[in-house]
Amino acid sequence: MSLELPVSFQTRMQTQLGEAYPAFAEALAQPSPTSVRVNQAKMPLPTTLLAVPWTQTGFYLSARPSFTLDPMFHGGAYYVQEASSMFLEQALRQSVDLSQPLAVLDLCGAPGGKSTHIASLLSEDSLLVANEVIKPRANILAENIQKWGSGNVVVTNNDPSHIGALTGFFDVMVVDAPCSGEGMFRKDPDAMNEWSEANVKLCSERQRRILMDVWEALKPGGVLIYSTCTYNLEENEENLAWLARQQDAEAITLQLQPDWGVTQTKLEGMHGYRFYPHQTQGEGFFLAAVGKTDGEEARTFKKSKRPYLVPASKQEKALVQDWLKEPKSWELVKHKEVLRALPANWMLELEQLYENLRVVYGGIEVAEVMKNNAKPLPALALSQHLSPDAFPLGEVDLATALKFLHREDISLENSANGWVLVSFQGVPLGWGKKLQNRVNNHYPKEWRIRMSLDEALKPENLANLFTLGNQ
Ligand SMILES: C[S@@+](CC[C@H](N)C(=O)[O-])C[C@H]1O[C@@H](n2cnc3c(N)ncnc32)[C@H](O)[C@@H]1O
Repeated sequence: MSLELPVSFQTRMQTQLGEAYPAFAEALAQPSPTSVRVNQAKMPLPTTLLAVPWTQTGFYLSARPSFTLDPMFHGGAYYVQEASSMFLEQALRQSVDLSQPLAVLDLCGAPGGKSTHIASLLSEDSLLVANEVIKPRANILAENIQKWGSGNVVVTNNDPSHIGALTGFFDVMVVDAPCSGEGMFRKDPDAMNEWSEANVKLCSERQRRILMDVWEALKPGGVLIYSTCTYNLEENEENLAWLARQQDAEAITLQLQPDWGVTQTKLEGMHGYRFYPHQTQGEGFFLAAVGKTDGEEARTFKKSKRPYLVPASKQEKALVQDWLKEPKSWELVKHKEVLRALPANWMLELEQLYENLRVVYGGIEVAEVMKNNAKPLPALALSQHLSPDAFPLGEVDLATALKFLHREDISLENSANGWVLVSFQGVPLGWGKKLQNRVNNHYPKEWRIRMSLDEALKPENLANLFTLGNQ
């Protein structure tokens, strides 16, 4: 497959890459590699797959399977993510002390590749705010966060300017900016149709505005990680040089292994790291880490007189007290009928976030409480913090797991009446409620597999379906 690259894009890349241009153009004619990042809280690392070298949990697949037909995917046991983007791990490991409790913002979060990665790298006593400005995309981000199952994440739906008002709030900010997408041409040829010189300029200006909007929210001494999936200088190095001229920002250097094939760049003292498809197995990507050397400190947060977050009553807490692994790490709050567990060590900050931002999802939605009765919610089934002793596990085979995810009725032979955690290869998928000889399917309608399963469930096809658990 050879791509019809826009002529002025070709000219730009020839100037940028010189002699290496033919190799670059040749790489763009090759298929895009497929890679996944494993959620170690839910499954062990595969033993037979080639590892993505700049992360501890990324793996290449030799072909692109149907992920929709792998229950492990729906259970949040892994995320399908382009390999170059996983370099974020190096930037975080090398520029911040991840063993400390950190407040981290992922500003442009949807659909959640970087947010779920960050969530896995942070300590349990850290807090991640995963934001997305476009509402439907923020909902997808919230779904992926729930499936990943970390409890210390809040999903917000705000414009960067709203977030900038949280002066000095964050230790780390990740800005994976909306860009002209040149690095995605091979994976998503539609990105090419939208490409123009004018769009590059527009993207670059928007990125500068975004950086300015949120800069105040970074603590002095904090780290900003900026990334794009595009090649041009205007959206990458030139934006960082511009930032350093406007603000107290200094370059952070990352150590690279020579065999990674990453290209280091420098402009006006700022460092950048580039991924080209002829040098790395992945799509085009750019990343830079920047330290904030001066600025306003955070306000100290005081308890509001009329808190936004309302603690659950003693009786309500008692209903769910054994459901989480470490109940003392969580503060149970109630909004309408929903009991939510929020990380107890961040309650003052969370109060600020809930008051000032549009929070789409936060912590762990544990249960819906009605008339002294608690119904466990989908996010609890998928949470890494669900106590393994709280509910019986209803382990099912591949065909039954797919039917369950399709929201069909299933049967569970050996379980007692009541709530059952339907699981596949030990990975919980959702709730069933067993009543005599039938099981009510409580898998959320919005998350269900929508495609017909008729073909997939034929025995000859079923045997060949991909599941990461078998790799
Ligand atoms: C490159 S994508 C983010 C991908 C995501 N970080 C991941 O790893 O899955 C950029 C995101 O920025 C959002 N966006 C678009 N315009 C924006 C703006 N003006 N300010 C902030 N974010 C914006 C897009 O909706 C999109 O979700």
